[in-house]
Amino acid sequence: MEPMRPYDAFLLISFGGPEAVDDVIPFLENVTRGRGIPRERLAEVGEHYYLFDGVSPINQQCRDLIEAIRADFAANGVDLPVYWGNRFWEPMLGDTVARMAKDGVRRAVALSTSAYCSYSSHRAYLDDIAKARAAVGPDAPEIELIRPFFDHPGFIEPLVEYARAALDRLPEGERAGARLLFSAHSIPTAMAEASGDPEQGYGPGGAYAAQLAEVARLVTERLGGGHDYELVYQSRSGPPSQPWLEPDINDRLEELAAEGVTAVVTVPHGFVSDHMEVKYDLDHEAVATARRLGIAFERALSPGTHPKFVAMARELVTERATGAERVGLSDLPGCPEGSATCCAPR
Ligand SMILES: CC1=C(CCC(=O)O)c2cc3nc(cc4[nH]c(cc5[nH]c(cc1n2)c(C)c5CCC(=O)O)c(CCC(=O)O)c4C)C(CCC(=O)O)=C3C
Ligand SMILES: [Fe+2]
Repeated sequence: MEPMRPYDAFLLISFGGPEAVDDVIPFLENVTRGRGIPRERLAEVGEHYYLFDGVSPINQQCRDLIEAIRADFAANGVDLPVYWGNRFWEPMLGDTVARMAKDGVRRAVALSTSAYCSYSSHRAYLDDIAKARAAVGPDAPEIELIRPFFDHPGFIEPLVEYARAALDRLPEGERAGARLLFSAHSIPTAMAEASGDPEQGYGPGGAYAAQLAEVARLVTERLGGGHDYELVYQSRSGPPSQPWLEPDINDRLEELAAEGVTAVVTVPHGFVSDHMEVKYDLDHEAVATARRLGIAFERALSPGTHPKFVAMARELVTERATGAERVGLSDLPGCPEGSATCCAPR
């Protein structure tokens, strides 16, 4: 097998999540340190995790993805060891980078489980890589983070397939008129405005909202059937005084019911796996809202370990290693590779 020059390792970077009741509070403290999240919100989110015995699905989803990436690498002659580090829970990124240094890794290529531009979904990953490398010192490997991949066909095509399957799960009479709701993590409007590269001149929601809207359009177009679709947000935190992106999916469901919409398919296109934000905020909370309003509701799967999404990891590594042209289905520029200003707070 040929090594994937110039890299000698692949690193998956994810968010991390608790895997036991006693992990929940320390995890939430890690996530919210210095972020100004009210205590009441923390207690409330803690309850989401306790409902699942303190176990977030995200770590097992990362293990499954890694296993699939290893198999895909092996089947396609990519000879790179695969490492995994999280920003907020074990295995912590800092520990993984230390182990990579011990193993003699010199230059790694990293993929994050986050598809879009914004401080939280892009710049924060770069900052945490820098912190982890600084803590290891001069022996730390170089780590190159792969660009946000929101419009890559390996991300879009699984979304289309799973949205179609969700439509098919609706009662037959509801399918044709179903409204598509594309749901992403809300972020503060100030963070949204600062997302992407300052030179690129996006609207008020910045690159984040523009990319989310574009993916919603790409998926709806490929789905066919002429469905009406819209972008909604979920999982708002922060104090009520701070503006975050809207509308919230639950508020929007109320309005849609009043407008006479009777069926909805929600596509969680802001996420790459069915982790807690999907399992609680959509499958628990939004489902209950829809039921109360008498709206038929189906939630599409997120990409998870779809073979096309798994292959995307390899294709992005090759793209980066060979300097090939960026593959994407939209005309949006995305974050310039290696930009020091992209998604930085202004
Ligand atoms: C853009 C975005 C993504 C998608 C991109 C990506 O994946 O990176 C994402 C993913 C996730 N968010 C997650 C969990 C949490 N996010 C929180 C808080 C926050 N998220 C934010 C944004 C995002 N978050 C923001 C602006 C905050 C406010 C604090 C701050 O300014 O940083 C909090 C604190 C409590 C709360 O207030 O909700 C928790 C527990 C989990 C793990 C789920 C699991 O355990 O399965 C995942 C994958
Ligand atoms: Fe979050």
